[in-house]
Amino acid sequence: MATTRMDLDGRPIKPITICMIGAGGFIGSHLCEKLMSETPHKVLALDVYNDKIKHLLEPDSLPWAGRIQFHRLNIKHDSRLEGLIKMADLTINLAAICTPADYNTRPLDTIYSNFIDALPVVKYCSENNKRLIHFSTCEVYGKTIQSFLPKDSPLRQDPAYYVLKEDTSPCIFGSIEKQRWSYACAKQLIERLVYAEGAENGLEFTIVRPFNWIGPRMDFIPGIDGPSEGVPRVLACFSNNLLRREPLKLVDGGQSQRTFVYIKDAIDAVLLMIENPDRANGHIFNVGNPNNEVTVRQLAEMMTKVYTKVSGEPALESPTIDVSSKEFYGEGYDDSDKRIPDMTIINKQLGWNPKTSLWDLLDSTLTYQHRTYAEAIRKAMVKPTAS
Ligand SMILES: NC(=O)c1ccc[n+]([C@@H]2O[C@H](COP(=O)([O-])OP(=O)(O)OC[C@H]3O[C@@H](n4cnc5c(N)ncnc54)[C@H](O)[C@@H]3O)[C@@H](O)[C@H]2O)c1
Ligand SMILES: O=C(O)[C@H]1O[C@H](OP(=O)(O)OP(=O)(O)OC[C@H]2O[C@@H](n3ccc(=O)[nH]c3=O)[C@H](O)[C@@H]2O)[C@H](O)[C@@H](O)[C@@H]1O
Repeated sequence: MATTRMDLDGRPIKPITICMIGAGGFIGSHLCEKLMSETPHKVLALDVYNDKIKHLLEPDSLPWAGRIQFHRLNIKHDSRLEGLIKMADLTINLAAICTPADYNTRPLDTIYSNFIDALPVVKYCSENNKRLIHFSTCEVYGKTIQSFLPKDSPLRQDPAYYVLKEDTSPCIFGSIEKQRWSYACAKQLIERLVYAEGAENGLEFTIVRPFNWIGPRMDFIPGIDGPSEGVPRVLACFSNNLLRREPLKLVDGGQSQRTFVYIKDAIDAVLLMIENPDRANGHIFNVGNPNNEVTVRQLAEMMTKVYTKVSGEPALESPTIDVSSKEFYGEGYDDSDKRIPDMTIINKQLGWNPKTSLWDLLDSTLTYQHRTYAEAIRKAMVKPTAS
């Protein structure tokens, strides 16, 4: 690195070693890419899989060879974990089960993964005085207060009832039989534990609440690089439908609202947290794009338009189809109605703002999906079934 990197307060940034748990996933792969191409930091990359970071690990001639080291391990049961945390200056924990199709169908695995398996990570960081950046979720907010107001209430227009703020918004989940909330509840408890370790034992921590980060390498395309019956998050579900020329499935009418942020914008925010510990420690940060709000139905319509442009293929006559949540996800599903992040804290502490519009981020992401999967899907679809 020719020029010295400076932090937000004009001080030179010292190269550090980062223990990144879950480095082989969607967010981890983008974060590793950024750290290798733009910083001098070292990464100990821990995961059970490394397919999404293979391009960073091989061949040995890559400019960052020696700065990234992959350790294949499952944090549920691996005695190497504490040693790796001790070797690093900072631990970033991304490991989790985080696809809604699992929350109501595999609630035990979901709770274990998001709470129990994260406990030793927090403990080792606290005991060894190591800084921790823990990945939580915007789902800890659950439903908005607005969703409980009468349909004709003028208060529904007031942002105080729906914009989600780290330090004042309540966490509103459904009943226990709505097992959808197993994930949000486990994430909330691990946030409280991390926060308490900070308060009682001086753990230096930052908690990240991502709001629907999307982009290339998110999840998998069923039957191509993941199980045929698997249900990934919405970007991959809709990409799969578009690639296969099937109607996009709108769960319960596609009325829920989301704000989507481009993964590359969000990664800039994480890098600011990594390199500005004095400004990031002790904080919980919403990371999202309040300007990119759509209903899921609008997302489906926009993805259909963008994909038509990218692939050159006309859209289907009926591009979407309605399905019930029970049919799509099974018993115990429930949904967040609306997710708009308040940006005050991240703005004040780190001066971060998202840049990419929804149209532009879908354009680059669907271009990637088409380039990566269209041929494989075509081959899979013409393959004669074994008799
Ligand atoms: N993508 C988003 O928009 C989003 C939104 C909210 C929260 N998050 C949180 O961010 C984190 C990363 O999300 P992602 O989208 O990259 O998910 P991902 O599923 O792509 O990545 C998670 C990675 O963790 C690994 N992992 C899981 N359990 C492990 C274990 N026991 N040992 C070792 N590795 C393990 C997985 O193999 C996977 O590679 C998660 O904690 C998730 O809850 C993500
Ligand atoms: O990304 C986030 O910020 C968080 O939210 C996600 O939750 P959710 O947004 O509900 O998950 P998606 O699978 O992306 O679904 C978004 C919406 O699309 C709908 N959907 C999904 C898939 C589909 O084919 N059709 C469809 O209408 C869902 O019902 C939901 O209303 C996941 O819980 C986590 O990855 C994460 O913590």
